[in-house]
Amino acid sequence: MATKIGIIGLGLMGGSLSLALKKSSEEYCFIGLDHNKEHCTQALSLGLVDEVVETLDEIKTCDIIILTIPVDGIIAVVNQLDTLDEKCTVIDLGSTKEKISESIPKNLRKNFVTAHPMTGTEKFGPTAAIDDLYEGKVVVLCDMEKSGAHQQTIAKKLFTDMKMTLVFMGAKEHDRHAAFISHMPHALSYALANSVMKQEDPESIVALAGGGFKDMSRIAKSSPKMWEDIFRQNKTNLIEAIEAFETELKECRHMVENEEWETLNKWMGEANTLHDIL
Ligand SMILES: NC(=O)C1=CN([C@@H]2O[C@H](COP(=O)(O)OP(=O)(O)OC[C@H]3O[C@@H](n4cnc5c(N)ncnc54)[C@H](O)[C@@H]3O)[C@@H](O)[C@H]2O)C=CC1
Ligand SMILES: O=C(O)C(=O)Cc1ccc(O)cc1
Repeated sequence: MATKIGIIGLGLMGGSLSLALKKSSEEYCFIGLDHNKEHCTQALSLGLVDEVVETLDEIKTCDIIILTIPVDGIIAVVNQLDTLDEKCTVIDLGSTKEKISESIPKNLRKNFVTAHPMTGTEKFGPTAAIDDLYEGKVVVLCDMEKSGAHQQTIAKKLFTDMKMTLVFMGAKEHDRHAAFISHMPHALSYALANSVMKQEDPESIVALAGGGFKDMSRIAKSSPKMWEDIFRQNKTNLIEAIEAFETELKECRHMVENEEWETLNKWMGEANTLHDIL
């Protein structure tokens, strides 16, 4: 019998997960739930799901439930689940992990696996879904000792079938790392975009944009709703990461103002070494 996978949130991450699993040898049936009716229609016509339902109760009959909605929504849904079959596995793919992990009611903790796939794009909604989003990428599985043995096995198999590399970490440590590698860079990209858009004639400036500017500003196109929630949940770590960046930027400014070109050159050389480990 086909494994029933319920996907709550039929956007980039939920839709791409379904497309990835459809390529595996397992037989799956995908049931979707999304509060945006247009997204439900699109998900059906794009073949991301086999059927859509309107209530959590209908999703609760699935073997596996995937939560791919903004991170505050994940916490709200987790608290509406009440009871689950002991064999049911719920996996959230939110970009933050500590607040989500802490919010799971004790009686459901074994049902849950909190995961963060370190892959995505600046696009959103069902039409953004692509079948190779997860392939060859890292997924961080957090606080796994809190998940049931059955749920751990199911989650590991699912992500392995999606051809992902599994990394295990505590949720707290994950959030600090994610602030530096993902959340602060998104804040910078939004800031970069706004700093250009607030100039007198942004269009003439942007007309000259080359690869560097396009690379650095791409993620400024990301969903404000999704990122507002992430910044809220990871506020403390994000502020720390922004402060670290501000210190470096101030140092750069100081060296330029004071024409300390040799020191500046060394500072840039230090930055080059990032690429030895990336
Ligand atoms: N976009 C990215 O690159 C990545 C996103 N994530 C995480 O994955 C999750 C989903 O992100 P995306 O798929 O990019 O977003 P998305 O905006 O493409 O899709 C989210 C979908 O959820 C629906 N939705 C929102 N709240 C809902 C609710 N309460 N009930 C039912 N449906 C609801 C929306 O209508 C939309 O269709 C977020 O938690 C995000 O932090 C994780 C890794 C990468
Ligand atoms: O588009 C990009 O380059 C990203 O960095 C996408 C992304 C967004 C959110 C995440 O939690 C993980 C990855």
